[in-house]
Amino acid sequence: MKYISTRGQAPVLSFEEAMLTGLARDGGLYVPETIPVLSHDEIAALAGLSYEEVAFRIMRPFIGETFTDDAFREIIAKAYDGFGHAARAPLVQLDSGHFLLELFHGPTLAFKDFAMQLIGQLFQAALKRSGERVTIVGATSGDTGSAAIEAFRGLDAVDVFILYPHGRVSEVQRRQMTTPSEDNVHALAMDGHFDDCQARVKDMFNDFEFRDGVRLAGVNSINWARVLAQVVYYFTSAVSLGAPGRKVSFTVPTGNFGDIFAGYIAKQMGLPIDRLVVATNQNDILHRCLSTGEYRPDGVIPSISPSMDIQVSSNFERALFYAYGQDGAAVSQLMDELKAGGFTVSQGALQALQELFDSGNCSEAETSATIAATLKASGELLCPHSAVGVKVANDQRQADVPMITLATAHPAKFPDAVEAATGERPGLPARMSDLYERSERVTRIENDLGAIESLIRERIAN
Ligand SMILES: Cc1ncc(COP(=O)(O)O)c(C=O)c1O
Ligand SMILES: N[C@@H](CCOP(=O)(O)O)C(=O)O
Repeated sequence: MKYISTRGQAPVLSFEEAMLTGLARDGGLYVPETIPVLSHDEIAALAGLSYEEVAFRIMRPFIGETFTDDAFREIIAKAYDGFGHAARAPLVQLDSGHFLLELFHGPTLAFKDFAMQLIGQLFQAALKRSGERVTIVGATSGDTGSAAIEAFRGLDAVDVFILYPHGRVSEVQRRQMTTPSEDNVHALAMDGHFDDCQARVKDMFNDFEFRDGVRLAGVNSINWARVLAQVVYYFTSAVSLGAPGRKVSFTVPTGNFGDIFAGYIAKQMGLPIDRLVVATNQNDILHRCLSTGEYRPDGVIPSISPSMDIQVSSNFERALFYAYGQDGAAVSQLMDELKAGGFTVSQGALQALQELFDSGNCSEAETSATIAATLKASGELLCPHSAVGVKVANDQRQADVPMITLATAHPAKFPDAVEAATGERPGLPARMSDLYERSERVTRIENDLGAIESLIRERIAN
């Protein structure tokens, strides 16, 4: 399996190379040259298998010769061993025809653990073999950073630097990033929004002298391996509701478009997904773009679902690549226009996107009301991001097709918003109940590429 860039000008890479490379050298994102398709019988055969075995069967065609089957099975087993639920991604019923896919039973209580725990193991195995050392940089609105620090803390061959927007992540998210004491992990609180953090990460990748000098790698969903690992739970959940014999729809709380793009890949692989619904909070650029074709970031407004406070949605580039018939030059042109303020999707590409994705948005008041109403109706306590999904799913459900909404984080990561909505303050699981007592280690940094690069160079030299 080979990987190509969405902008068409970067070297074609193997799975291992694409995983360790992160952003393509032309600024694009890697995607598989072809998407393998599973037969009806192969999908049917997934019923009743463990999460780990489904993960092996779904991801195996994408990894090429990178690992032997036995080594890959061992990596998957280690990745999901620390999850707090035997099913890994359990499905609970909210009401007739509406199901919640709980993706928050991993070590840091968000869906990011599904991919990050896996790529932690994949990086370790690949780097052990090559004897190389890499510097991982990541941008986070709260969950990617904590999952990355958890997955890579203490590993020999990596240093990890996570940029998060100062004052704009929840206390639990911040503490998950700042309390690990291992020397190889570094939490950097930067001035600005998540989009600024993500822009500086991309700047570092586009500064080739720095990139090659520190052997830069990325663990945001710009990394194809992140998206791949998230394809698996679309299969486990759909099959448990009767796929491939029955169609299902998904609603996905969306920010950087990685999670819903994994759903797109599942559909291309043959999973009978009827509708893929993009659910946004008040930062609804994706909903507006999918409705009108106009993509013009106009500033982030902080919300009670802060992990989705994103206006420059990285993986939308991958969706555009397919909507434009894999035309790298067209995508490159759009990304240049984005730098200058925004772009308009062509009629043909918009039609292609609208055939694949539905969308909706959710206001702050609707988010709170959905948390309260869902608790009352079903006993399920939602985090504000999952509530955005449930609200949009309720707007868009169709009677004859089951709807699965992705519950992307544990409510205890956002206790203030949940308490304000319900009067109930969700507690952390016992294994992290001392999180509020642990001492923190964080570096404040300005939104300045030179300052960030100097700090990274200095830290890895010591
Ligand atoms: C809790 C939570 N829900 C939803 C999202 C959106 O996921 P994505 O960025 O893959 O669209 C994020 C992060 O972006 C998140 O942290
Ligand atoms: N919500 C994310 C934003 C980064 O998304 P990623 O999937 O591209 O890493 C976060 O929690 O950091």
